[in-house]
Amino acid sequence: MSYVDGLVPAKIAVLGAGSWGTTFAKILGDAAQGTERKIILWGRRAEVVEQINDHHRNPRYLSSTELPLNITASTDISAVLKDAELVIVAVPAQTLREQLRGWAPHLAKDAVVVSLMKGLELHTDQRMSQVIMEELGLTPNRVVVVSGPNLAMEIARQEPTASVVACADEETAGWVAAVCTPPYFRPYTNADVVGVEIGGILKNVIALCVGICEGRKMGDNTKASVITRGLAETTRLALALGGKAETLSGLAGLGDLVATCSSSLSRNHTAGRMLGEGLTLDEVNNRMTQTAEGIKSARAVKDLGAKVGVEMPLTNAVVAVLEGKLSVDDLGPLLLARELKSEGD
Ligand SMILES: NC(=O)C1=CN([C@@H]2O[C@H](COP(=O)(O)OP(=O)(O)OC[C@H]3O[C@@H](n4cnc5c(N)ncnc54)[C@H](O)[C@@H]3O)[C@@H](O)[C@H]2O)C=CC1
Ligand SMILES: O=C(CO)COP(=O)(O)O
Repeated sequence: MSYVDGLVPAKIAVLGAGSWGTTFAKILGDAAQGTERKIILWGRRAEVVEQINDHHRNPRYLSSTELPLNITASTDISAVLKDAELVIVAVPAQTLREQLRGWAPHLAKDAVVVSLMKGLELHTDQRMSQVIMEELGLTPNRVVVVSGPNLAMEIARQEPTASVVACADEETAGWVAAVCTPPYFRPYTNADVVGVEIGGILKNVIALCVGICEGRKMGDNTKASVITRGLAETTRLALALGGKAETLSGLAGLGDLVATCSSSLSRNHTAGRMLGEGLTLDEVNNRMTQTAEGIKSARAVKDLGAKVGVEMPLTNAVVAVLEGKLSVDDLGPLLLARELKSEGD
């Protein structure tokens, strides 16, 4: 396998030509300057693929970004996956399983698969790396997760950003990190896949909550309280699932939580704000042109917390709002209305 002998992949496939898939392809393309390495993006829409091939742009998702010339695109999954030793996946979490079933027969033998996704599957409560392993029959040393404070638009503008590349096998993590290091993007490796994924999933739910508070015109004390207690909730769940506390105080935990909860570029934060301003969930969904994973994942997070016996008060409150069982006016008083206890519990 090439990742064992240290060779870099000659061809990298990126599946999903949305906001993050396209930006990550740019990261890979910029990092491959001066090499023969090729990056190929798979997209569903012929017009997006055409724009990338003919004009090196994806105006639907990244209107002002010029993509490197070593990126091409195709709607043909078998051509995209042929001989690709590294496969990066960036599609909406709830659609992943079905898409993997169609992709599986085309996957190159020994390919390493990387998840960029920050969602939890409804009904199974599985993380994306678990769905990938199950559907593709891969062992943990061939499944990698990239997560961190990574708002696509800022990275597309080449603003300095750090991230985490997580894999049970540190050698594989290092192999992946080595191909995504343009000057503006700095990946750190980590063996704690659970902690890294849970950090990315939960920050979307907490950002919905912060957005709702903002939409109700609550100020910075409330936001800081929700972010901090949100991190405690995230850490409790990660620990119960075998993750490490240090991971949650790093880039994929605190880092991503702060970025998402403070940025108007965040789709989850924006969706929360619209709910707080009084829009219904249907109205919010109709206005969203990109994926806000927290809207669907929140329910799966609540179920997972209940399954492993972890208290998830903020997640439960967000789910109650999303399911129409709690009004946004009643969310504020409920957020901290619990039995008094020590901060460390
Ligand atoms: N955009 C960002 O800043 C970041 C996004 N992520 C994560 O990356 C994942 C993908 O997000 P984005 O690229 O931002 O979303 P997006 O909404 O910009 O793009 C989603 C892509 O998936 C395709 N798609 C949508 N519905 C589909 C379906 N039913 N079947 C097949 N393909 C479908 C779309 O055509 C599009 O190419 C999410 O899990 C998100 O949490 C992670 C870090 C940063
Ligand atoms: O994951 C992200 C930043 O790290 C993007 O956040 P949103 O999906 O809320 O836009």
